[in-house]
Amino acid sequence: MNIDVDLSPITALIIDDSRYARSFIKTALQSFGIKTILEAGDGPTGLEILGQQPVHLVIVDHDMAPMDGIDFTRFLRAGDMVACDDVAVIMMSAESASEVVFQARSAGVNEFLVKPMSADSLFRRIRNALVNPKAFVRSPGFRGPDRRTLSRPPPGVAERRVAPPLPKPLPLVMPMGAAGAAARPASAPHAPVVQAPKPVQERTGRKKFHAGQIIFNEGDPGDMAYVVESGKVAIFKTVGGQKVKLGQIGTNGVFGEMALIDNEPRMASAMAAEDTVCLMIPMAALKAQIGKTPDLVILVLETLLHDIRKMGRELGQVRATLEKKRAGK
Ligand SMILES: Nc1ncnc2c1ncn2[C@@H]1O[C@@H]2COP(=O)(O)O[C@H]2[C@H]1O
Repeated sequence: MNIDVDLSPITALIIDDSRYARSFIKTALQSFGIKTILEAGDGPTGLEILGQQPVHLVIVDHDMAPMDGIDFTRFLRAGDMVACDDVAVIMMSAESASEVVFQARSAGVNEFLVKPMSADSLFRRIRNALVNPKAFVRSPGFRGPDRRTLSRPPPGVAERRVAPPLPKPLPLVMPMGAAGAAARPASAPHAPVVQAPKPVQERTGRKKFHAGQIIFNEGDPGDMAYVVESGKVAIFKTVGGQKVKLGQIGTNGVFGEMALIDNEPRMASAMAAEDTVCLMIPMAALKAQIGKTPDLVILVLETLLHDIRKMGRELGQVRATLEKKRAGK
């Protein structure tokens, strides 16, 4: 077995009513490098633990009473346990009947394993759930991995409406020596690449804006920076009641970053010039990166922003005057 991911930062929770099964799984998880392993003898205790501390991986038995693994997963994914709803769930069962697997998937498990299982198959399921996580669905009554598996229409159905694919979440861990190698800290060149889970307020998201829709207004407090994925965004100021365009942001361009860096209000308004999709970077994510930046660089940035704001005001005035002259006012 090739353990090619560093699982040491992961917290795992084993829920099984058999002490022997827990002990076997715990030994296997330890051999995969997982250091923090919690145990529960039943589903309700497992839910209580999940409500109290961050857990990244749950290994739950299907065959338990009074709450079996499927009821446990349904409860977890019902949307009330927001703090831990993105936890990966691997279910083990002595039953391999397709209804059980179907029920487990519908309840929101990430992976299903038939007992008796080998340490190797357990590792492969864990690796898949953490390195290659499924897209995440947040809907009323369900928060969990995307349950859609079929893109073909069911028999007898001519056409099936297929929703667009959901964005995939970032992997919780990356294989050692994978593409993210550059992210390794220089102080520990042989340390595995670890993608620590991001707090909710630091997670990026995507939003679609229709042509003409205002994204934010001049003077608003800044909460997000934006990267244009497709479309165009117009940046404008209002000078003496007149709308004056400062610039236009196209694909891969960034805007709305200034207010986040120097905590000043938005210096201009942003409007989708056509149907536009933006990646949104929350303030906390940007601040987390800025926190690693040397003070001198911050000072230089703040000075630059101060000058850009001043230039923006002056540019706005000049363009407003020019527009008035052109209109013969
Ligand atoms: N001249 C300009 N051209 C294009 N974009 C600009 C210009 N000046 C400022 N911006 C962007 O407009 C944004 C308005 O919100 P912020 O002040 O947060 O950050 C600002 C910059 O990202």
